[in-house]
Amino acid sequence: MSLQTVEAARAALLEGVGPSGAEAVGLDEADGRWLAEPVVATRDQPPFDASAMDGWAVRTADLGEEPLRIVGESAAGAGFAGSLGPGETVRIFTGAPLPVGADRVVIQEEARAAGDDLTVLAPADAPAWVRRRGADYGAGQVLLEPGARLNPWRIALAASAGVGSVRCARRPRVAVLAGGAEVVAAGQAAGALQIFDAAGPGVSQVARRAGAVVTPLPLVGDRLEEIRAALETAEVDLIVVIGGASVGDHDRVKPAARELGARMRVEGIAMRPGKPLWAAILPDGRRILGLPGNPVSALVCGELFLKPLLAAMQGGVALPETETMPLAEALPANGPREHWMRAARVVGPDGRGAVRALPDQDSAMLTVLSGADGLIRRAANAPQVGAGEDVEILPLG
Ligand SMILES: Nc1nc2c(c(=O)[nH]1)N[C@H]1C(S)=C(S)[C@@H](COP(=O)(O)OP(=O)(O)OC[C@H]3O[C@@H](n4cnc5c(N)ncnc54)[C@H](O)[C@@H]3O)O[C@H]1N2
Ligand code: MOO
Repeated sequence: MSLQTVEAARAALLEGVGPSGAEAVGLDEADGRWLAEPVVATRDQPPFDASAMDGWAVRTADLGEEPLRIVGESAAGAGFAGSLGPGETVRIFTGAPLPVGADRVVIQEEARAAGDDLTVLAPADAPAWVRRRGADYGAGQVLLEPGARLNPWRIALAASAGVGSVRCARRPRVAVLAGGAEVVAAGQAAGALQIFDAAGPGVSQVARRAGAVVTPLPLVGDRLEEIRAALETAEVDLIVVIGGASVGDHDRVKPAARELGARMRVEGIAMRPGKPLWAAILPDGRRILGLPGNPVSALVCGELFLKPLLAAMQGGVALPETETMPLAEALPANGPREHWMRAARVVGPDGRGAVRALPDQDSAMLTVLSGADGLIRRAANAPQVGAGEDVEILPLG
């Protein structure tokens, strides 16, 4: 089996993947969703020239001609009915419309009112304290493009434009299929030679966070017919299979997929952990992503492959983005597989942030993964790296 590089495998996995359908989503439910259609402003924001401060609306031409005559008030949501004539001023509050005729606001700390008279104390170079109509955006402007992922600040932007619901890509339906003769569900009784399904619940959660509607399927054993039936009947867009992918006599998942006519896109990658990763497409268009059974391998592959795939299925892009950090402790040269090492952030000797690879990199050790803040990326055949030298780290969480 020749192993693909991580990049080549990801490219093969994502080839031709796109969203299938869109739906209206209320803003309260839209966090993390990918837009299918643009959000367009139907009016200017602000919709009128507005005061940025509490104070007095004045005409620049009148400054130096005090006292000004106080002729009324402009409050937010109400405004001032008339227009401001020469020598006049209007009491104004933050967010209130600037009266016709006024062109600036003097903040109340820089003015003195006595009866109907106002004396301006503001320096000549004081700001105008006016937010011009359309300063944030104008009517017809595209505020958010298709493919943008909604977050709290983008939701606030859509709401500012009066948009109550947005068109988002449909959530992919994902079935998670774990199993093996030795695997039982957490919460059930386990025999002495059995282990609990850890990868299934972890991977399901990765998929949910990436926007999928997840159906965990009942655990399957090692029998080919059983696995084949589970693959055949899952009414989803993507089946994520955990385990049974390697070279052992009981690894029957790929043969079952092949019997159903699956076309293999990825079959083995030069990555540690994650070597047995595979991906295929069934004749009816459903996709299969096969993750290694070792739970740390499955979850690391979840970060590097499942998340980008689910983003692409929603019209978005979410490639793993590494940061650069100095190493706290030296690392030896790497072998021929790209290595994603479980790592923790620490305070370096100079008091700044650094990162250290955790001592046990066994892909069955969930205590290590759960204590990791990130994954250090070591390229295939990378030479040794000394303490203080920079490495790439993918933050987790
Ligand atoms: N001779 C070789 N043996 C193995 C190779 C190899 O290249 N040659 N590759 C190793 C690597 S790397 C990995 S990773 C594993 C993955 O194999 P599979 O994907 O076939 O996974 P299984 O054999 O089914 O299980 C591996 C391991 O993980 C446990 N497991 C399985 N499912 C779960 C689950 N849902 N939750 C928790 N733990 C699970 C299972 O009991 C095994 O201990 O193969 C190596 N072998
Ligand atoms: O790739 Mo395996 O995932 O090294 O343990």
